[in-house]
Amino acid sequence: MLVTGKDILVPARKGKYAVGAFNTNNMEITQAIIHTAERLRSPVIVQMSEGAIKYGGQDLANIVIDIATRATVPVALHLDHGSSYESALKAIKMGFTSVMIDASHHPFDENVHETGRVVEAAHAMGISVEAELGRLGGIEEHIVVDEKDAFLTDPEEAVKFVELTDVDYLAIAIGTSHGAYKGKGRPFIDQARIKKIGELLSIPLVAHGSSGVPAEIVQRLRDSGGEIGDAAGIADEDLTEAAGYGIAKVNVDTDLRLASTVGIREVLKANPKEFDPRKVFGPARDLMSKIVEHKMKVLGSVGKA
Ligand SMILES: O=C(COP(=O)(O)O)N(O)CCCCO
Ligand code: NA
Ligand SMILES: [Zn+2]
Repeated sequence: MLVTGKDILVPARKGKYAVGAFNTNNMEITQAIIHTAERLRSPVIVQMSEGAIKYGGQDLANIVIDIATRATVPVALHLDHGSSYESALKAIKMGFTSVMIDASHHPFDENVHETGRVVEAAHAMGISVEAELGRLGGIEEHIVVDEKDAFLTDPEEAVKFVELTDVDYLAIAIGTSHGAYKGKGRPFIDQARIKKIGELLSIPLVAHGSSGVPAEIVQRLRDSGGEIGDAAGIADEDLTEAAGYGIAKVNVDTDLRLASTVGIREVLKANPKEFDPRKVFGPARDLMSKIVEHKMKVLGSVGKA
């Protein structure tokens, strides 16, 4: 069933587990996410970035909404990294049940103002809201935040931010970053900081940049003709620990991008004569399903629907 992000995340925070928020850009990715959630009896969040909306528009949103509505587990459709009040409202008009307004690159007061506007409008329409405080490293699709400017979230400031905005869930900067290159080896996750923020705030907390970038998938990408540098992601045990401190929503995009690409490359490399799209996209869907399953087990959301 199609529900709001809050309907999924408040129970997750209370139950000390986290729910995967997986980015989609087409039907097969959406099926891998929602069908796996049903098979594992797990709530799940399907999210679309502004780039995904540009790519698939209402057609793609409708595919998600239709599959989510018929699903036997709770599913929310979430706008990832909404960059403006207009973008958030447009997504709600498209049928999204959860929106992020990401004004984290603005000074505190402007972030509060922008977030407060979206919260007021979204709540009037029964839609829940995510905001971000602090800055991730890595590349936030439309923003490049290089290492030295990456600011981790200050716990006291987070309390003030939530009081001033009434936001439903808060993305915090704790050492993660977007993309396949999250740092050499095992990226530093500031568990003490998560614990502190989780003790001060009872609302669900969100971890962006949480793909694991599994070494096996990276190797299979190279073996099937792909090129990727010294890629590294977030360790499973770090996500499991963070879920215990209050992280309730965990964003994953890169792992699905890698899995879909590996699925496609491996088929085309092994079968040069193949040109049936179902034989190309089907294995990609299967490999993405395996990634979604693994993540749900790591986050503890299996059986929680
Ligand atoms: O936090 C994330 C996902 O992060 P990751 O790149 O670790 O999958 N997102 O918000 C997805 C969009 C960012 C570009 O990938
Ligand atoms: Na988001
Ligand atoms: Zn993100």
